[in-house]
Amino acid sequence: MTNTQLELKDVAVNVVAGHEVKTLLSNINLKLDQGDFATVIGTNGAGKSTMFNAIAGDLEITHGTIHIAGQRVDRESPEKRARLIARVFQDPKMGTAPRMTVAENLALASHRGERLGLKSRALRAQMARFKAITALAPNGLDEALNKPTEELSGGQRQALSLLMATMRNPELLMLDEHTAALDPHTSQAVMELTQRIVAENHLTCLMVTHQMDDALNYGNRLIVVDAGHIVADYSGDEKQQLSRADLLQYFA
Ligand SMILES: Nc1ncnc2c1ncn2[C@@H]1O[C@H](COP(=O)(O)OP(=O)(O)OP(=O)(O)O)[C@@H](O)[C@H]1O
Repeated sequence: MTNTQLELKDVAVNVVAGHEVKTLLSNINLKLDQGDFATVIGTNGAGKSTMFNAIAGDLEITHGTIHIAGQRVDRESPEKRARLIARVFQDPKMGTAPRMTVAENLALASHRGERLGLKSRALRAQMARFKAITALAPNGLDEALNKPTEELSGGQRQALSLLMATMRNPELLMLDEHTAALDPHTSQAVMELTQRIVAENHLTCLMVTHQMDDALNYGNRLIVVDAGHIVADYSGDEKQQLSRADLLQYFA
């Protein structure tokens, strides 16, 4: 039996721009089961980030409903939804507190919403666990536990953001071009870490990417957004058989 983990029903987003009402999204219907990993592609301006903002609550929807893990969230604040959602952005600076060390950031993420355990004794007790978690990440992040994150490379910071986002098994993980600012080698390493974390924790994940190979190689679903609509939703064998040429037709 499958559990629906994310459901958008007939979602529309209109905004007032000057004297006119602009439709950014319309008729969006999307259902992800628990453990689904959907890659999301589309031209610049297609509406991918808008869809993410609507799900996270940063943009109010005009019509429809959004449920996450069975809870209706479309009237909830972004802060309330953040208990269910973890999001990693394109900019490596966004996911971590720059002056705090890697270990302190991990402690914050693992105690989100609880009283903080940042005292040095509490932190020391968790060091072995943090070492094990960061050993999965590329570029020697496990050797940098006591470094402020502002001293890390972009790749290390994105890997840390990803580890922090997934530490408490969010109901929905949203990755918004999270490897776009990384070199090809580091990008691949962060994608492999992503794949591993999503699979091992059976997370439900939406990932926007402009890398056609990543959209094809990762995940079990592939969604195409165009002009504010979902114009294709591939899964299973159909997704497996897709080629770059198939995807490029959406960018013609
Ligand atoms: N708050 C807003 N008010 C008015 N227009 C907006 C707003 N947010 C987004 N848009 C417009 O909506 C359209 C979709 O933008 P969006 O950022 O969702 O596209 P995208 O698919 O994420 O593109 P990219 O690949 O470039 O990141 C664009 O035309 C954008 O200018």
